Amino acid sequence: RRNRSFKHLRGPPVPSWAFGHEYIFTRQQEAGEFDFACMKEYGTTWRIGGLLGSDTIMTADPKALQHILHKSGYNYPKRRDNSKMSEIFSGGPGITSAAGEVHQRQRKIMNPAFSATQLRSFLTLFQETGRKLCEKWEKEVVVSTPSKTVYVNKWLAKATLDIIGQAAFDYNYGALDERENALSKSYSTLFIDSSLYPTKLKLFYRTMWHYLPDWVLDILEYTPTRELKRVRETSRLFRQVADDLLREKGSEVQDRAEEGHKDVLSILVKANASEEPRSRLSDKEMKAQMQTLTLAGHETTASTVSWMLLELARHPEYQTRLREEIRARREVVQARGDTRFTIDDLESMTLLNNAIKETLRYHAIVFHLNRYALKDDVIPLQDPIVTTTGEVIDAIPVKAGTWMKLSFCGYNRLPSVWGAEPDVWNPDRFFQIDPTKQTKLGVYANLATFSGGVRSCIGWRFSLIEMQALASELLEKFEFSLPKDEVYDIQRVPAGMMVPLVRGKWHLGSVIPLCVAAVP
Ligand code: HEM
Repeated sequence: RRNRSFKHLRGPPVPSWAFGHEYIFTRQQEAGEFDFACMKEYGTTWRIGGLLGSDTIMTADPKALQHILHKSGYNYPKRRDNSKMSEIFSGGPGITSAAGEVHQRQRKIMNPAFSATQLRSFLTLFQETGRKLCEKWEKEVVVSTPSKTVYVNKWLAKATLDIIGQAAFDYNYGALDERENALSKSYSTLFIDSSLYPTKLKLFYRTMWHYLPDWVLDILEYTPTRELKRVRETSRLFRQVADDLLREKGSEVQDRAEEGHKDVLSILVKANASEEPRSRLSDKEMKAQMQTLTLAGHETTASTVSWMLLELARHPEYQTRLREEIRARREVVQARGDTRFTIDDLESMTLLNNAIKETLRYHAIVFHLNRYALKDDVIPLQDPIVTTTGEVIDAIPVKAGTWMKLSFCGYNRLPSVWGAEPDVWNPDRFFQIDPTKQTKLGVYANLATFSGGVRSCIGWRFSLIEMQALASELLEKFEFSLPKDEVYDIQRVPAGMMVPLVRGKWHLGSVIPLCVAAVP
């Protein structure tokens, strides 16, 4: 009954009454190919099949996304099956699984750790880690075997894990130092092992969680499937790290918290000790935030920088221009007697920032989000669509309970927003875009990639400065090109997030192989 309000939306034929299109999404050869095909056929909003004959609205429309993410507060929550999975990935009830007022409380506690002033203090750490990675490559890669093929994302994941450990918890994972670390090993294949190509039965079972009460979900969390066991094992490893850390640094952090320090650990410990319910975090919540930040805060950034290096290898002329920009800025820095770029230097490098924006646009790591309507509502559209009866509509009435799939990858490819040839990686498009003429969406450059509104990415600014710092260090010293020994066809597979795999060489794991050579 709840679907009747949008039965007249056009959409692709539903392949299965039981699974709708849910199964197809997980089997895409390239994450987002389904969305791009639907957008060509039906416009920016269309209807797809959900489980058991139900329907889902799928949209990439700027105004619809703005309405759902920004204007509706908590009225379009995450689906319960998704938030339960987030809870399992976080090892407890953290910010990614919390809803409504609980989320609001947790977010308010954590926000000060991500203020612009707090983040500025991490720049040196980002740059030091970038330099350490350069030294590693100089010694172990370039000198021993010039122009060797390197799995750049593996190295960057080590660098970003070290960064989040130190920035958030003053903890050294020693990943770049090759310290044997079960946790970092466990993270490196977590999404592929747990989320790539689920069987129909497992997909059905997990999606049905949306309809089950919390107490049942709390039991089902311990189902002994291979995937859930894999995620629980990573949580167990993280809990050991968190317990050691709190034991070793507990009293020191307590003092720092009392002195009003705003680093993540001090903020969490202070909230844990708070007597006031509105500013308190339970033990479970505190540890879940630590695990969430570690997971959400390293692979995402490492992966985006790696996609950018791949695109620069595919576009050598842009890479050369970008390197010239970095070198020119280095001369300015040296002339004023400094040794490092400041935040303003990094912000002033237009070609660098355009390349980051374009990579976030083109290779959105979180390419879809599932939400559902808590109340009856009317969703406005920027791009009117034609219904099955030939009517042109610019708003869709929805009933409470309706499922929505937000196509971030689709929105990021709209020609009406991003100009001509949106399927081409071209950072220079940002010279032509006037952001004031676009519908305001998301937290950065009107991109959907960090989501938007009350549940937008809390770490977007952290990630941006980290990407600027790492990319400027690496590109100044190294040239990136496509491997010459063999062709690696990189697939963007849907494994919860969008993950790189080499077509026909999945045994290599999630890798982006590039040829890395010292800049002459
Ligand atoms: C390129 C890098 C990144 C991308 C593309 C990205 C993307 C996203 C997206 C799309 C969401 C919304 C997810 C949802 O609603 O289910 C999100 C949430 C989140 N991100 Fe990021 N993220 C990145 C980096 C980071 C970093 C570096 C951190 C931490 C330092 C971080 C921490 C978080 C947290 C804690 C949330 C949950 C926020 C909430 O629910 O209130 N992310 N991110």
